[in-house]
Amino acid sequence: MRIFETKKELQDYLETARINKQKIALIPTMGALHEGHISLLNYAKPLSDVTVCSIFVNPTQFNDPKDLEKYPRLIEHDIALLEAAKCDALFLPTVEEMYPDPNEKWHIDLNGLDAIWEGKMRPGHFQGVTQVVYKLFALVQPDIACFGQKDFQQVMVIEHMIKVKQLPITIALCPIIRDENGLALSSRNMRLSSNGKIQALALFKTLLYIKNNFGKIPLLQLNKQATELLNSSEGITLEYLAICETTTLKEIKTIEQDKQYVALVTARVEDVRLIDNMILN
Ligand SMILES: Nc1ncnc2c1ncn2[C@@H]1O[C@H](COP(=O)(O)OP(=O)(O)OP(=O)(O)O)[C@@H](O)[C@H]1O
Ligand SMILES: CC(C)(CO)[C@@H](O)C(=O)[O-]
Ligand code: BAL
Repeated sequence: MRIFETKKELQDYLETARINKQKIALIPTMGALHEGHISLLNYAKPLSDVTVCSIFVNPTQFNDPKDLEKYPRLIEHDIALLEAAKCDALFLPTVEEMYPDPNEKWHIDLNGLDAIWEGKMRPGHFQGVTQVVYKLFALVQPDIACFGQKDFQQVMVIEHMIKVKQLPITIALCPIIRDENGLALSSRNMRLSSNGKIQALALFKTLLYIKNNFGKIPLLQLNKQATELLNSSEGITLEYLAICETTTLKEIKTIEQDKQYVALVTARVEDVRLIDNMILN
């Protein structure tokens, strides 16, 4: 695997691929890699000729400085995982390389998607995500970019940006990889104790409860029961739980036959913020 720390080196490498009409896939990450990240790489491989993974803990998407400071950084481990998974190139820039102008301004109209759920709880988060993803897209110019369903709203936001900026990039929405008990893999899980990991299973169990009862009991009642389930689970501090339509992420009051729905949940366990979701139909 080739490792590049500067944009110039990466661009020189990718130019050859482009001349040879090779398909380029991008997998953007913040590192502390796990099987969820590797599943994105494996998804990309048969669809592309060159796979580029980026690892960059992007400061502009962190509204909470403590979260940024505590974000796990495990670069040697990450390189070993990517080597084993046969990733072609790793882009590993510094903050200065990504943001040469520390006063750079960025704003994109996200049609309200940044004012709800994750956007509401983490002000400025999706502006920071789009800022860095736009830079990565401009640099790598991938044919395909892979994102995990675990960050469902993030994928909606990026698809919106692609439309607004008219970028010729296909977004792959890759399924959530869970551990053997159902806990969605996440870099932040490393900050949980073994007891915290057990407590965190309440998120998955609640999502399953919603899925199993969706359409069977009235929505208001289902939401109330699921909220009670989480609130009565030990160690869980619920931030939000909502049943939404998948394209607008608006909370629903009735179920329509031709629409798709998702349950979104975010909660803290041992002060670690966990996020999960499940498609319901
Ligand atoms: N369990 C998972 N299954 C599938 N994709 C995942 C999973 N976890 C993360 N991803 C995806 O990997 C990409 C990089 O995510 P990121 O590096 O933030 O990892 P993460 O585990 O989500 O970390 P955290 O949630 O703690 O910030 C994103 O597109 C994300 O949705
Ligand atoms: C897409 C991303 C790499 C942008 O920093 C990040 O939000 C993530 O890891 O999901
Ligand atoms: N996986 C989403 C990136 C973040 O939590 O900032």
